[in-house]
Amino acid sequence: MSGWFLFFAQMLFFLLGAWYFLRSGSRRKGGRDSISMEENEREMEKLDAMRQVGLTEPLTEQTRPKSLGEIVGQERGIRALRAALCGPNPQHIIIYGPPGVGKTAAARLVLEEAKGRRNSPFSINAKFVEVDATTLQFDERSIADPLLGSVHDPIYQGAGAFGQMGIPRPQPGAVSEANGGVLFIDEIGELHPIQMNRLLKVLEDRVAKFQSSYYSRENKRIPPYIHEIFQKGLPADFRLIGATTRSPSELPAALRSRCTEIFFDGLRPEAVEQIAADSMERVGLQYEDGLCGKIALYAGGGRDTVRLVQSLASLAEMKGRNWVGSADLEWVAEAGHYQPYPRQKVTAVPRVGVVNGLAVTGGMGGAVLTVEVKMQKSTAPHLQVTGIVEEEEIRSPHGVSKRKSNARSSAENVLTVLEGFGFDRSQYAVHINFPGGMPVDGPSAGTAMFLAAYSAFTGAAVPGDVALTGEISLTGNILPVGGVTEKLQAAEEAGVTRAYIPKANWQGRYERLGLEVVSVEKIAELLEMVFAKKEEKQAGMPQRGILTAEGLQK
Ligand SMILES: Nc1ncnc2c1ncn2[C@@H]1O[C@H](COP(=O)(O)OP(=O)(O)OP(=O)(O)O)[C@@H](O)[C@H]1O
Repeated sequence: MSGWFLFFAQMLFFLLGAWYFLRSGSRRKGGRDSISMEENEREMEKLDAMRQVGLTEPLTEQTRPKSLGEIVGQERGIRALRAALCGPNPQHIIIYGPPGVGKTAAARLVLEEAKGRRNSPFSINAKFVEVDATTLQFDERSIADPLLGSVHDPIYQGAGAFGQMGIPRPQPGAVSEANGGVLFIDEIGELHPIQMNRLLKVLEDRVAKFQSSYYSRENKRIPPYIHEIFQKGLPADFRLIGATTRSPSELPAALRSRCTEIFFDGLRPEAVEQIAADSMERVGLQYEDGLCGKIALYAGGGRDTVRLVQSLASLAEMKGRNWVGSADLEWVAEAGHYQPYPRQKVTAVPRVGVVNGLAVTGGMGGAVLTVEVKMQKSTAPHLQVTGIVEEEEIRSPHGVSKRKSNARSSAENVLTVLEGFGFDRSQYAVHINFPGGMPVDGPSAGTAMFLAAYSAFTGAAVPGDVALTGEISLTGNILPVGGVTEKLQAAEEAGVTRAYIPKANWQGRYERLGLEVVSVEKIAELLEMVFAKKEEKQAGMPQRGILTAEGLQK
């Protein structure tokens, strides 16, 4: 009895389903199609009307560099980009650098240059496809993937023809759109790890592959072109240019090993001044003498500069004139809460217990980091470390991670090494301070902390225009650290005349910098160099003793 009941119930459901399917089909064939044509026309009219309306081109567009010569202060990076992209075998590239310094503009223009070359594989129609990893949609099931492409399965296609016929439709992503050209991924370091791995596979295969449980080779209703896409993939033969404000160590090794790495510098005040002058000229704005130099006080990158000039141009427009002066800049800076951009400067004055260290800050820039050490004989010996950011929060679209500073344990190491130079920590209260609240990565500040501690202990003053970076081992060796190029650039900008770096970090190109770069391997060697230099400078002054591992030497 219950078997019959089940049979009738199933039949009833089947008939109801068939009725609904036929009814929706006939609706589409009949009136529904004609309504959608009218709807289509109405929507097209609306779209056309929207296209007729447009505001003036923003200044950021008007001032976008039109040739490589218009990109200021990045000659080194542009030369490297040309070498990597303009030959017969263009490379995949990662461009590192702070935000708004011309990475995207340069990449776009270098492709244009490559296209014009006889031996370049880029045709004149090669595309520059730009995506931003921070806004790329991603879901693990690949239902929608604008980067790599996705498959619209019938279940998601509703009542469309492909949906009804049960045909899965591959949707090309940016990797296929860029076929034959350049795929530029801004903030490539923010890509989801799964997306990154899939991208690496596409780079290797040079095709984007698609999968769907709805696909069958035997399905005759699937058109041949879709069969071909599922079986052979969609061409995705492009050169990747990834740009990032992160440091190399934060990017996956698998990506880095496939790419040529190029570094764009932070912009110097002279470059910012030049960008401000060029932007003023392009928008036809006259300006008071010296105004561009003042703009450089408030802007650190090209984009900031252009934004400031845009505000000045709007203000002049409002006031019915075509020139701007200092008062206008002050008004814009106040209204926009612009703060003077911190530009560090060192002086040559020797100091006891104070040393310039070198650090890498967020956004790939370097910075001069002051280390101060005070020592006092005490019956309650202790070590106090202040001014460090104990824990740094690193946010990315995939979550928040925390990086703990190990400056305190590095300070312990420093005192242990200093003991080899006659220091008895059971008799001293030691205070190490890092003014400025910069995140301090302890190990690379090791040599700077050591020199400041040594100076505080012996009373030997350290020249104010030297700076140093390096980790120290308990045996007094100076070990390599990261970000040396950025650190040296910051040192040069701050007026440092001599920088000590670990021997293992030495590169020949440091000889061409505007400061003397000295490589050192051992702490004792460093002490000799720092204090001998001082004595050279103070010729005729009574010589100071230098403490060595063996004792005090005259
Ligand atoms: N070095 C420069 N020389 C001239 N103009 C520049 C320079 N850097 C930036 N600009 C101006 O700023 C705009 C934005 O620069 P661009 O997008 O190339 O920077 P970016 O380094 O790619 O920044 P982000 O990392 O934030 O994407 C440019 O269109 C240009 O107007």
